[in-house]
Amino acid sequence: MFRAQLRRRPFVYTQNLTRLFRLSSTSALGSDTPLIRLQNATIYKDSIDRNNASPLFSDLNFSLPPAGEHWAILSATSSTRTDLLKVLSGRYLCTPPQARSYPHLLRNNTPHHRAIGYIGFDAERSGLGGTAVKGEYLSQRYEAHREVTDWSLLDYLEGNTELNALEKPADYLDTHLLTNVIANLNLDPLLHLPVSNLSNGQTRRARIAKALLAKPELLLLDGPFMGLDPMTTLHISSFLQQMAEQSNPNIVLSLRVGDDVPAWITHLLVIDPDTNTKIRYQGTKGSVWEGLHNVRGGDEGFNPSLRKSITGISARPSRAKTGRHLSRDGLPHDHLPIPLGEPLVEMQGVKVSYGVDNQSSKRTVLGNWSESVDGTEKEGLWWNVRRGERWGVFGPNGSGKTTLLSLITSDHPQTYGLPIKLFGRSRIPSSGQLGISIFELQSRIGHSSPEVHTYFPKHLSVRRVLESAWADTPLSKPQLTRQKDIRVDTFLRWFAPELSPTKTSELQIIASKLRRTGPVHPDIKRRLERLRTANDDLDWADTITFRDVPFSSQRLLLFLRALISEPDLIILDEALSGMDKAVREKCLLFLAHGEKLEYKHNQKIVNSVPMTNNMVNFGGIQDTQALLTISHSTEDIPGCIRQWICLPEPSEAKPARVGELPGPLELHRDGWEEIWNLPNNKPQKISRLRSDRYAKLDQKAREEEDIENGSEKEGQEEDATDKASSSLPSS
Ligand SMILES: Nc1ncnc2c1ncn2[C@@H]1O[C@H](COP(=O)(O)OP(=O)(O)OP(=O)(O)O)[C@@H](O)[C@H]1O
Repeated sequence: MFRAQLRRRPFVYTQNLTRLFRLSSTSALGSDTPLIRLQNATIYKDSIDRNNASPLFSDLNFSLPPAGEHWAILSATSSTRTDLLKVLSGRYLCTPPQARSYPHLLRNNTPHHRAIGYIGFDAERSGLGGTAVKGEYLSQRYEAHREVTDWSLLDYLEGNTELNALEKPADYLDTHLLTNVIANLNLDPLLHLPVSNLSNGQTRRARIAKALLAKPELLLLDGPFMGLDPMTTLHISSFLQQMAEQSNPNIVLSLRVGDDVPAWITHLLVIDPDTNTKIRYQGTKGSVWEGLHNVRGGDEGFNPSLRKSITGISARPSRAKTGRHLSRDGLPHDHLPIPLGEPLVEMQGVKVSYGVDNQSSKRTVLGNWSESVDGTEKEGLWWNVRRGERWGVFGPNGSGKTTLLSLITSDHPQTYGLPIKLFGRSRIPSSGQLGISIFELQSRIGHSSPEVHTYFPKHLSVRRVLESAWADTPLSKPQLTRQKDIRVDTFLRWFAPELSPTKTSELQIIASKLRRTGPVHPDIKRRLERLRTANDDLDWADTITFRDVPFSSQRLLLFLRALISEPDLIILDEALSGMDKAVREKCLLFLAHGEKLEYKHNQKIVNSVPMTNNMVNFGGIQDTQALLTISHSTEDIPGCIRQWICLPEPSEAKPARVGELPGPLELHRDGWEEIWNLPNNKPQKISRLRSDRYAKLDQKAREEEDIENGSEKEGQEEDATDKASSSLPSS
């Protein structure tokens, strides 16, 4: 039956333009009036681009019928996905103009900007469009004080967000639909909260609800599941499925390559990772899978990740000659314990409540439980973080993870009054002991989060962003030394391909020369030594500002800023979300090993040029540091995470659960089910997002591949990974 379906709908490898055109002109599945039609379209960002720059997309051919097909767009870079969705919504310049048309809307006389809704989630937690006031500074979110413009969620959904009393909410509000979306997106308990207080996941649900209330014909959702917990993802996916199946509205999703494609998605459009301007595959999910199966491997991990998107089965971890599996950040299957030092964070009965003056509106969002501490039942959260520990902080959306971290960074006003010690001291002075100052805290904590991103001054140069790790505030003068300057240069060089417009630095030039000349070359060491005194290859870092670089690179800069000063405590709160896959993987490898290891072209991990020349300036996270990470995506979780804490829903009144992983989560898959306390059959339910059919087919294909490749494969796996793994740290 699967094959019959494949025959009905031909697989398209879009380099074959003739076949592509045939598909796009017939793919309306019986409908001669597609919702969107792109025929040999070339897209420029604006009219200036047209004269000077290369196009955003060229030779685009795509046709979306008004019903019956549910599409997901996948690409390696987030900006490409966003751009393509914007092209579908009518943005950017299309040449020739008639190459982009909306025949179905034209027939119904609906302007496309009204009929097509777009929601992007890049600016995570930055509020709900222009209607929400998020505040001027980070801690404002946690304050009890409410401004007149702090609209409630209900106001926001009803469109009641005008200060002018004569302005009325939109009269097209469909109250039946309002009730429906509130119930299905589980927004009931939040309706009277100011929108600025909503958590990341709650904000996402609110934005989807708002977009549905505008009753578009087509809703474009850019990365809708990013930052959602596994159960909420499942819930929202099935709600979107219901809407999409009734074409009320039609839905097109964008996803990262490697994300699970929901089972109800019928068609995929995959952007070519080499050019980022053309479509590589498009067609039914089955036809794309079949095409990938024929290609096999290659593409530096792109195709295996795409296979994972369709099947839900991860690419095999790399295997060293010794038979040891390594995580993608080069860590072995089992870890040797890191010697633990003194507690850096001590929480002894922490409970965060709002509205305490009024019992009826009192809301406890963290620590609403009692737990056994040394055999005695005690109220609130009891939790320590010691030097050497690597914690993953998990829990459903709204369970208080960001609140917990804001108590540590002291962005939360209640930090002062709660039983919390940071680096052995309270925030306020106690008998015989000074309180810890905010400046000391900032110098000892490296913090990256979507909130830090939102409030970070955008006019700082790329270099100043990194240097600000040694300043009291991002805008004050950093305390620099020669050593710190060299560290900044090291970081900039390592990530020049991701940050600089020329995409190169002296280090890349040396590395490529080394590839041509072989590892032992007398010139290499001399050139590497020169890099300690000269940084003329890094001029770009003084002129490009934070604002100038793409979203993924901004996230990267804040991640690097959190590491660069080697603080006692690193906090990565969704720090890698929104990063492109290749950048994210490079960051994870850098966190674990600094500039000791790097990815070779075929994604194998090898010793780096500085490592082979004994000139490593930054060797990754140290045993004396502690790490706290929040993420809902397994792909973003560093392999070094060992300890985990999972917070309950505030309404559950159950204590937080804690546990330990024997090694990288990637190599201990059942760890994820344990963290989320999923009963044995739940993983299958979660895989409703994926498709069991493709999983089975993929399994079979892998077995065939193994038989075909036989011993040849074993030989291929003997690689520099072995050399690298012999130099890996113990965890
Ligand atoms: N000032 C406030 N008044 C009342 N409730 C608040 C306030 N600030 C935050 N909350 C609530 O506290 C809860 C915890 O929010 P928090 O952002 O810590 O959750 P989270 O676990 O990080 O969620 P997510 O995974 O969605 O980011 C949420 O339900 C949020 O609505």
